[in-house]
Amino acid sequence: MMNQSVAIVSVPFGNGAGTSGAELGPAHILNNAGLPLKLNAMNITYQISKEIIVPSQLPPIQTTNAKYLAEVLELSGQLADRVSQLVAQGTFPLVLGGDHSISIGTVAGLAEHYANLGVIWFDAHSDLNTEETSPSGNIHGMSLGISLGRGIPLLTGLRGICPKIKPEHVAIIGARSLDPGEKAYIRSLGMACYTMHDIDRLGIARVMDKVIQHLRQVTDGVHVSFDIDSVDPKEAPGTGTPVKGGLSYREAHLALELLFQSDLVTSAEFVEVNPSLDKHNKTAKLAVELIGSLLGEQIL
Ligand SMILES: NC(=[NH2+])NCCC[C@H](N)C(=O)O
Ligand SMILES: [Mn+2]
Ligand SMILES: [Mn+2]
Repeated sequence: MMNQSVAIVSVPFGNGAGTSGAELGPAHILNNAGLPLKLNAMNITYQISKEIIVPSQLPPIQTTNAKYLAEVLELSGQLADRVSQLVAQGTFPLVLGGDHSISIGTVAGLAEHYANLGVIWFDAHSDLNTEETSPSGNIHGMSLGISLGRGIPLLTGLRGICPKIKPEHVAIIGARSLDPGEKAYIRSLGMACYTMHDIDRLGIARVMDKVIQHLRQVTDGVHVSFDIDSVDPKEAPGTGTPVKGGLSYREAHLALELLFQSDLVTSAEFVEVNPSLDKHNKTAKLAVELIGSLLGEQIL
């Protein structure tokens, strides 16, 4: 992983979330919280890829319960193109959101290169809703489901690959707020979902060991999709849908340190940092530190 150059892609998109502000995330992570300084200090080679142009005021697409579908669809296509190009160039895509709906585009681009892509989904939520089960109509609560081929056909069919990922190649970590339709879906597929209950019981190290051991056997690439709301709101207050009882500061770091050591990870995205809700940039700074751990920063 670290013999690769990192390509940072800013995706200033917040329409997939119910609260605005996530669109300010990339600028804060890069400019205010100092991601380039961190990477320089770590001697990591990187390039800042051109920012994704966010669509606005497109003619609406008729839906039953999916807000900003036209915008999400357009953005996902653009982001998929970019991520696919970056993988083709041999770089490590590091996507900065933006709300979690951007994962639809990231994974679509990755799916062109990995037939058996693993996805590690750090999140307080599972983002497995459909229009039928979503309590909000916000597409950021549907993005993992869409990559699994569940939900809005315009999105699940992006790039002509559906599903993009298989349920047995997914691990959700940190869940503590699941809607009834999401719970039923997870149970019906037997999908790996390490809730906060599991993390409390087993410890994050054992959880990560299990996930790593499994994905090593069955995947040809692993994407880390890190929703900052997986971390406890005490550490990550600047996010639109905070849920108490989350990962501690050290649990989050340890999880990512172990992923670095595993040498399995081939791409990552950090999403749902909302600077409008943040306190002194705490959440954006946390994102920068966590990126450091995923890319190999060590205490000693
Ligand atoms: N990526 C997120 N933060 N998602 C929050 C989803 C919240 C809720 N489950 C919903 O569907 O609206
Ligand atoms: Mn999420
Ligand atoms: Mn979430």
